[in-house]
Amino acid sequence: MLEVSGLIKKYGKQNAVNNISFSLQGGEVVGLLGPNGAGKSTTMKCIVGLLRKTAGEIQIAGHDHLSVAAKKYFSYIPETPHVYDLLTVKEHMQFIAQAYGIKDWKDKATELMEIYDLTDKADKLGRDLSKGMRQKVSICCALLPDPQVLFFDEPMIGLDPKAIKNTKKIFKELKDQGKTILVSTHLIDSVETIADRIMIMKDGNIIGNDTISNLKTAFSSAGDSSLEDLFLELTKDE
Ligand SMILES: Nc1ncnc2c1ncn2[C@@H]1O[C@H](COP(=O)(O)OP(=O)(O)OP(=O)(O)O)[C@@H](O)[C@H]1O
Repeated sequence: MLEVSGLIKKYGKQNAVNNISFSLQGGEVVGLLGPNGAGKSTTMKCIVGLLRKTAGEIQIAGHDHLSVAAKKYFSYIPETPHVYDLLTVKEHMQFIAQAYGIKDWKDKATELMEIYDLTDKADKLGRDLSKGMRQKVSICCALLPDPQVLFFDEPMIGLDPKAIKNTKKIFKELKDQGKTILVSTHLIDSVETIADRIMIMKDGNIIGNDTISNLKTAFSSAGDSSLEDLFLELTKDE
């Protein structure tokens, strides 16, 4: 469903992403972990076409990632939510529905707004929303078109505990529906139970890419270490 080969992204002379290749099969949930500055957001932004890649090829469902055909397959939840100042929460949902040509979107929009406690904010303008509310609107807009592939960049940042719980529940539901998900996060426990695979980035490179149990077998000296211990071990500076 996603094929990334030889992806390089330079900012000036600095390589933020260093010739990485990986793929996601349909229905796979992959957690993207890495310390600050590892290159996770840059990788995601290159995949969704928000940043111009320096080199490499990216295909989504067999289409070049920049094509309209590819864009029909995925939603992206950015690290920093962008909402329109002069659209209300409800109008954001309407806008997405019209942009994606979704019929019968109102019930789903109502359900999503209820899950994320936005029902009483439905008529609030984007500019008057708190950071957490913006993040919730961003998640609702991403889920409304029912995409096959979801790219979540730090989706829990700024959410309250109830919204974090709901997002974890939604991850589980999306996985059960067979969606393909790449989720970058520092909250390791939020992906530990649902991820089929973990990719660990450091300094623009992928330094681990396997199931949690295989990573533990390959890299852990103590057999009963947690994913968090493993992450800290793998990403520590020499
Ligand atoms: N717009 C930019 N201009 C120059 N350098 C950048 C820019 N954005 C990111 N970088 C650099 O690219 C590298 C990767 O950054 P990136 O934001 O992808 O990391 P990250 O893994 O998402 O980090 P975090 O966990 O802190 O969000 C870092 O060294 C960062 O300083």
